[in-house]
Amino acid sequence: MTTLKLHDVHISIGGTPIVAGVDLTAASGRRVGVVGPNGSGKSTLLRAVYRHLPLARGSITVDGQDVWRLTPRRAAQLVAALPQETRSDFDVTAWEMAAMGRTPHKRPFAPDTAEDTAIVTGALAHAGVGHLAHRRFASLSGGEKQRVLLARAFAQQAPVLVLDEPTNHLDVRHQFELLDLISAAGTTVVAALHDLNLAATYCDDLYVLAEGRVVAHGPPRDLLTPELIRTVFGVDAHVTTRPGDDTPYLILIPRPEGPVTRP
Ligand SMILES: Nc1ncnc2c1ncn2[C@@H]1O[C@H](COP(=O)(O)OP(=O)(O)OP(=O)(O)O)[C@@H](O)[C@H]1O
Repeated sequence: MTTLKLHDVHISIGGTPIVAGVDLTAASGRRVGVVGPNGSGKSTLLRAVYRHLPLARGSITVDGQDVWRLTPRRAAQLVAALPQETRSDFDVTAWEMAAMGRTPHKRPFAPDTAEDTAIVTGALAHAGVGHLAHRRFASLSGGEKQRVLLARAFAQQAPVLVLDEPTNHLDVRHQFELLDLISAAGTTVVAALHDLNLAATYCDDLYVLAEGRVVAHGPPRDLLTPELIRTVFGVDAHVTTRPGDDTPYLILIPRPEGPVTRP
């Protein structure tokens, strides 16, 4: 089992600090959600975890191994990602896209082994898109693409999974299905999520980002208070529980003063 730790992470883009001093721990097998308003730095933080953006300061470790000091291949054996946007202009099939998940386990240009083929086929089936294996990736719907990319992440067989808005493009049933699949995989997960109710249902711990800093963290039950929602998101909230269990459920209410830019 595998623990992901971010320590004092600072990230700048074009000289502008975007993330400042973030500490975050995703203990073995825990599902950690990163929530916060638009532009608070969620994607930027996650990109550093899967090595798409370098750190200005701090460290990101997987079981004590600094992912930025490993070879890209070794780092990709430890951390798989479902990014928010993926180039879809490559002329590849869904199967070939998912098979890219095997790259860190192979020598450059080595052909797929029977084991690779079985893993990729299994990952596509597991993500519910086995029937799309021969379709051009670029021709798939947003939700179908998302699930093929999840299959790619599964095929990578990394113990840490980073998900940036994984439920984007998905209908309500597939939102639950995708998060159920990820939960069942038992990997250590860090996920940026906009939907606070999905975050409350699927995450063991939440980190709230605002202006590139962690302003609160803890289990959803302790963290998601009306005060926090009002302060961080500028929205009123009534906090209740899901029928049948004690998972917090938020009813979000527009502020009485309405939008600030009303004509
Ligand atoms: N390549 C870039 N160049 C300049 N600024 C950037 C770049 N990428 C991100 N930013 C800025 O960094 C800040 C954080 O962006 P980021 O995408 O990490 O936020 P987020 O919390 O994921 O937002 P959202 O909820 O809208 O997806 C924003 O102000 C954004 O404009």
